[in-house]
Amino acid sequence: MPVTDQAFVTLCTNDIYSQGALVLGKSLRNHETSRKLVVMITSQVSGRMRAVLGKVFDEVLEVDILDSADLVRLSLLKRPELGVTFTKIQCWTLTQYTKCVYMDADTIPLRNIDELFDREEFSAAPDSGWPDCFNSGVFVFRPSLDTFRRLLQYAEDNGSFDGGDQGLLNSFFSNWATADISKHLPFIYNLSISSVYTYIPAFKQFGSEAKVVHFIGTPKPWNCKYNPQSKWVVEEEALNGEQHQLFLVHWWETYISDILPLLTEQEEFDGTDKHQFGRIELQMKSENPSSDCSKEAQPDNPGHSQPSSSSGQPPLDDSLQGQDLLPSQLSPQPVTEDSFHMAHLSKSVSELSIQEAEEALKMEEERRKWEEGHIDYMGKYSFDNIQKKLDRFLQ
Ligand SMILES: O=c1ccn([C@@H]2O[C@H](COP(=O)(O)OP(=O)(O)O[C@H]3O[C@H](CO)[C@@H](O)[C@H](O)[C@H]3O)[C@@H](O)[C@H]2O)c(=O)[nH]1
Ligand SMILES: [Mn+2]
Repeated sequence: MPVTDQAFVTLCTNDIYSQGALVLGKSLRNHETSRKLVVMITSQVSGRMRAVLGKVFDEVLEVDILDSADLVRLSLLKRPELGVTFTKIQCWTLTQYTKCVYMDADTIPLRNIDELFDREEFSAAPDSGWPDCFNSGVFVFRPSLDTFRRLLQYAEDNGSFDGGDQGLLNSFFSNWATADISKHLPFIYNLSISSVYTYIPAFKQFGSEAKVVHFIGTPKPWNCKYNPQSKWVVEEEALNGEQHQLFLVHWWETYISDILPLLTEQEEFDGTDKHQFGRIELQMKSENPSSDCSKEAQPDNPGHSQPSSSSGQPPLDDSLQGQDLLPSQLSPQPVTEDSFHMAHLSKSVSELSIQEAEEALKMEEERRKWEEGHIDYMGKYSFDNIQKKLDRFLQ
């Protein structure tokens, strides 16, 4: 029986974290939750991503960004970007629901977890770094404007000891560690990925009971490159153990089978919107600069390995370079839609990252436009742009 006054709630402030929210939401659905699914977003989330989120979540709600702006404490965490997690506390404003379970966008349920709604506010699992603190990636709460106001006031008066929401919430619900054991969620409801290799025997003993995996810290699954043929996350092996790999692979398999088709479908529906793509790429470059799990990403070399065609310049098919280019000659070879889609995937599957998947979608749309004769002679394929491309090539 669907329960309409209770909901799982998550948060994404940009299109990157939205990828995680989509995998989370779809996984909750795959495990047949009977509760509503709500995602809080902020103004930075693109229109296209909002539409895709709307296919998975019952409610896509825009909220204001709340930022602790506490760079000093956040730098102790080595996560300067986490000030925006203050936005999370707006989940208390969702008073259309009587009880909710908040889950970070970097969590993934491995089975049905509706039993969490039997718990009371404020229930959470211990943080693996300091078990007398709870981790704020999964918690049970009761929406209340009064609690929200008190939290805001508390934040204003005291700040947060870690600069993020977790420090704030731990100070606010300060008797969590001692008052009521029923409010301690078992660790299997928020299995921090780092504990897999900090306490391997415990993981071997209890890991199979895991219900929610939390990709806490960096890198996040979406910053990793995935090889769907070998079912392995590229370059991750040396860093972490096989179990970590299995969870990452599970995340990626869900992303490929359940989320990529939704993104493609939306892309087809929208038609090409270069500005949206540009924005996604820009965000990928500027946000979470240190979280790429590829070894090339050094602190002084921020950003993610970008596909070569995302340089911001008009990409032209490599095979066309060196030829006399006329718009009429740029038309691609005829291919069926299916074979083209597969060709894209098989080209990118060897090392599929979200950036590359996005790029594949972009190229597919471009190609379709060419096939349909909708060629952007005034913009991308204007004489000037082609001339510039030729000049660069001939330099
Ligand atoms: O730019 C951002 C950053 C975070 N989030 C959301 O906020 C959550 C928390 O950020 P995350 O990167 O997942 O933080 P963690 O690595 O999990 O670090 C810990 O510290 C954070 C700050 O206190 C807490 O929010 C987390 O629950 C806690 O696990 C994410 O999952 C998203 O839902 C965004 O939407 N955009
Ligand atoms: Mn998290």
